[in-house]
Amino acid sequence: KTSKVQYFNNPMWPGEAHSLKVEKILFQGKSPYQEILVFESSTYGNVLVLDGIVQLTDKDECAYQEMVTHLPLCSIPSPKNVLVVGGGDGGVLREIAKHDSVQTIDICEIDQLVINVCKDYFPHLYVGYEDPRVQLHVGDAVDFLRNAPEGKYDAIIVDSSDPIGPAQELVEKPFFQTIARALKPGGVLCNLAESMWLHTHLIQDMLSICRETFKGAIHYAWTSVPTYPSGVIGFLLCAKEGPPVNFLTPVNPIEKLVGDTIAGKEMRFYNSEIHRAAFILPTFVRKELEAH
Ligand SMILES: NCCCN[C@H]1CC[C@H](N)CC1
Repeated sequence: KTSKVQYFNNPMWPGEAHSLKVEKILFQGKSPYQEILVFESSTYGNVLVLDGIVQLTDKDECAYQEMVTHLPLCSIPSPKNVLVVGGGDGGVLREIAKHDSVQTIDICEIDQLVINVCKDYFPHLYVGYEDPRVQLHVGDAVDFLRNAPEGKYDAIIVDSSDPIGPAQELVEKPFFQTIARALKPGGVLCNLAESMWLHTHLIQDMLSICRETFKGAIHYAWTSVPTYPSGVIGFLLCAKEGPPVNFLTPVNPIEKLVGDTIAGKEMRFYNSEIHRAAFILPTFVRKELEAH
């Protein structure tokens, strides 16, 4: 019994397909925003698929959730107020909760059905909602940010799906402008920024929008996620304004890193060396991103 998660006809990665062996379909449904599928795979645990695109698997979700969270939160001395755009599965909430300095965690997820499904099939991700600092807002992040108080957040993490479908407007300039307005002067944005192998044009477009919108440091980082197309995913880290945040070395490695846990806060992927390494780019990427 095998089933392909088809990418062939997806304009984000034409001509590619990635197959995962399916043991059992656990949930299949349609929300007002997207098709939702959860299946038990033979080798990657449970898998969440939205509109035919793998969002996360039990086996490799740690790479994405830990990096998208700790790259920004460890780049600033003491993050207090954090916003997650998307992230309905709860994984990023679980990671933010490891930072004792954080006082409030807002999350704005558009699709309640994704939240309900993750509660049933991804308990080790959904655990993120149990933290008392979490405040869930179900709705469109564009509206949420337009109404957010100016200068409220130390960090904003955009943990969205790909910019085709509900997340399309999350890569347009007006959205980045509302993010900049909602950030504190020393605040940082970490945005999903696709694959260096597949999407350098999209990354260049996002980079130029960010260079117009954020006055501080702007860096592209990347990590390995085997079940994402091309096996890597990128992040765009932007500082609202100077003094330039030094994204390259973690200032706040969540207390002392002891072995692979951080003061009892278990990490499966992130550590301060891989934080630095994430910003080191292959030559072709450096050329293509600096050219713009
Ligand atoms: N919180 C789950 C991760 C969602 N991030 C995206 C999933 C789909 C990928 N093509 C890009 C990252």
